[in-house]
Amino acid sequence: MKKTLIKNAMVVNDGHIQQLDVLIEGQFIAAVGTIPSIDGLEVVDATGLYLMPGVIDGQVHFRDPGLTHKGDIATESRAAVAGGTTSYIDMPNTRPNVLSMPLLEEKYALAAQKSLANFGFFLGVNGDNLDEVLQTDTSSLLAVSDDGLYFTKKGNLLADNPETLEKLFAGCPAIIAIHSEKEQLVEENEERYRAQYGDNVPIECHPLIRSEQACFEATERAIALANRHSARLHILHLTTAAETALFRNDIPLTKKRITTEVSVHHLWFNDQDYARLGTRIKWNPAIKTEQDRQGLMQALLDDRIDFITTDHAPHTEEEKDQPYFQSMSGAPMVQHSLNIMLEFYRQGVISLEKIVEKMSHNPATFYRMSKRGFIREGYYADMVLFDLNQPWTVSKDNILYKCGWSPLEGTELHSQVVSTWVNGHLAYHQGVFDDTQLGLPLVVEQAAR
Ligand SMILES: NC(=O)N[C@@H](CC(=O)O)C(=O)O
Repeated sequence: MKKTLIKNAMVVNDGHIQQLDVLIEGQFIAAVGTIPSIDGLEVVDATGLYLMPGVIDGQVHFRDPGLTHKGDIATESRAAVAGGTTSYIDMPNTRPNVLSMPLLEEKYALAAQKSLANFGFFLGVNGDNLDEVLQTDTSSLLAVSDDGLYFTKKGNLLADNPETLEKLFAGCPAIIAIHSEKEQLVEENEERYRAQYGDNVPIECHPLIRSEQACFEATERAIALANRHSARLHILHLTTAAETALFRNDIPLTKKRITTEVSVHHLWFNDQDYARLGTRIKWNPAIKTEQDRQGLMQALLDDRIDFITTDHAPHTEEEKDQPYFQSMSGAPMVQHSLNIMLEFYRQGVISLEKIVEKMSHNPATFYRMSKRGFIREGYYADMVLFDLNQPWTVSKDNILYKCGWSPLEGTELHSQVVSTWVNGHLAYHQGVFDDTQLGLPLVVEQAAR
């Protein structure tokens, strides 16, 4: 069995930063502490570098199958690993939408053939498959991506119907993960701005169309439903300061029934950036005001927001560079998420310990991933070694996404991922990939609520 000893790393884990050695044996962490180097060990000198558990991204769109002109599991998982992400959960709005167990299983089979990182998948729910989902033994889903469900206004995934919602919340033992925007309000706003501007609605109207009110009312309604039925609710990618007041920080994550996350771009951009970046930063829900951005960061720091995701949503440049209504919503982010959070660390906004809690520990805890998310003996050796002082600029020649662009092009970043281990395998080291060993399906610890 291959053994690797990482020596003298500043290990960021479990709320501490300590200089330690980590021994990897096969897929797992065999020891953490002061470990002498002996013959037969491959030694990595990590002096001056930081080591953390791999990032777990709870929300990505890798577009596979069916939309692979935008990205696929092989390309996007490589970009993820290069950025320090070792596990991800992918959304069901691929083609066909993942609305049944056989389709979910097909996606797992696909990822087993081509994913460099560990993988899990959400099952989609809408009015049509609701009865089937409610009859499904959700514990059988848990060997994969926990029992997450997803519903949004996209394609045929819309479950924004009072009867469907009532039935879903009453009967679903799984985590109900929601893209929370009130579609009716969005449509009314669209009509209002269309009446004013015709087809040339400026991108600056996006956060007024996909408004604070549309987000707040949808989230408030979902929380009321969850409370009424004692359901488990997770609000995906929160975007407004107002909504943060709806979440609690006085109970531990393991006891929370109502949780939320924030996506990196909503912490990084604000509505002033539309003038510079136009529809390249058109996301749903929309990038909102500086006050919202700051409110989200504050809620992340004080634990009303539980973890960080990317909602990595690649589209081609051609699909993005269209007038407001035609431009597709979403943008790629998975290669840059850790680096962006490390920029906030440099600015003194967040500690390294908190970044690790929100990007590695909490997603693992929340989705009950077995033996992942921490640097601990017996856990999978999913780890990232990074340098806090290695500046670089995001540009076309270092972007790994299949779509070949990023809203961060031209941005100077100061930290860099040096090495990424996935299940003990050095999948990425200083720009070079080794895909001789692929990622594993994420296994969930226990099925019960
Ligand atoms: N977040 C986005 O703006 N886009 C997502 C879909 C979605 O969640 O709306 C996508 O798949 O492109």
